[in-house]
Amino acid sequence: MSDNAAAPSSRPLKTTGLHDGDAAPGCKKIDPILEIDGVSRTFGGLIAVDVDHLEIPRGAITALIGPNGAGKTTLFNLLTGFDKPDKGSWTFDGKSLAGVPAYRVARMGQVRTFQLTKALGLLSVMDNMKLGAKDQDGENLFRALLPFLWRKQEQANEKKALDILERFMLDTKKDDYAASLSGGQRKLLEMARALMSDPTLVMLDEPMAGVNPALTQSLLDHILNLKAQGMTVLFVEHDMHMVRHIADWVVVMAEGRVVAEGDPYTVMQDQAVIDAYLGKHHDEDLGADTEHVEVLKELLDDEL
Ligand SMILES: Nc1ncnc2c1ncn2[C@@H]1O[C@H](COP(=O)(O)OP(=O)(O)OP(=O)(O)O)[C@@H](O)[C@H]1O
Repeated sequence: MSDNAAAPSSRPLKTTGLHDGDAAPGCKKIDPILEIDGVSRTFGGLIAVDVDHLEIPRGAITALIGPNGAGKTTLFNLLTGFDKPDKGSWTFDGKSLAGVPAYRVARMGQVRTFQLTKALGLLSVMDNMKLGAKDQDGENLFRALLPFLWRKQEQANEKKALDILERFMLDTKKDDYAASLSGGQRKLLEMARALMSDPTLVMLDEPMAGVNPALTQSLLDHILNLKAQGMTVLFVEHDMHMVRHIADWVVVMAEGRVVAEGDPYTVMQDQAVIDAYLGKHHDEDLGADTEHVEVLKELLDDEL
């Protein structure tokens, strides 16, 4: 794995040399952190996810893209223990995760951001951070009977939370209700909370959704920072500009399957990807995700 030192300084350094052989769906990675085999999930008669084989490269930023209903969120839910597949297996850092509940997946170092729900909005920013901590000794009955141990842990968690909030420029908001934050600040809080458990792999679900342009760069920098600190990032995103800008690798899903993989520029030129966004019925113009196709074209023009 090597960083491309020739990349222009205004653009983030992309990590290259991630795969072995052709960049085709299911291709081998030099150092995979996640390996998925034969994972499928149906809802009634609908096949939401049907992934034959997929490897996510370690130490890089991978974007999971695809038109609406492609199965991206369902795959995220399966990988993080929030949902169960009909069949299939997958490993994180060489350890099988099939059947492992969400809280244990997170303790093992694979953490996903979860959206600031109504209930979490009624907690303070600091309390949201503490929810993300790995060692919640207060939950343990034995430790709870020994409050001095619990308090020490609480103080350590609070200090850690403050350090992270400072980096995300949210420290002055620590006592505010999370619901009072702007859309962009909420996204920052979601990411900050994920960092409380010292993750190896951070999974972000649409990090750019609802973020106004003023905070966009800050959010991108934080994601790039995760990689700089040695973490692996896997994110679902519709914003193609962001994907092109920060992703080292892109996995494209359509109708539950992986239809393309590669570096962002190559993937966005792939006919299978354009077809996926246009839907099967080009001429009928049914269900076509034309907005994304326009952005794909725009990005390709930018590059030339
Ligand atoms: N709990 C559920 N019950 C029934 N169908 C579901 C459920 N969850 C997802 N689906 C269906 O599974 C398919 C995949 O949905 P999913 O949300 O994973 O797609 P997605 O790629 O994340 O889409 P989007 O980009 O719009 O969020 C869709 O057809 C969706 O309607």
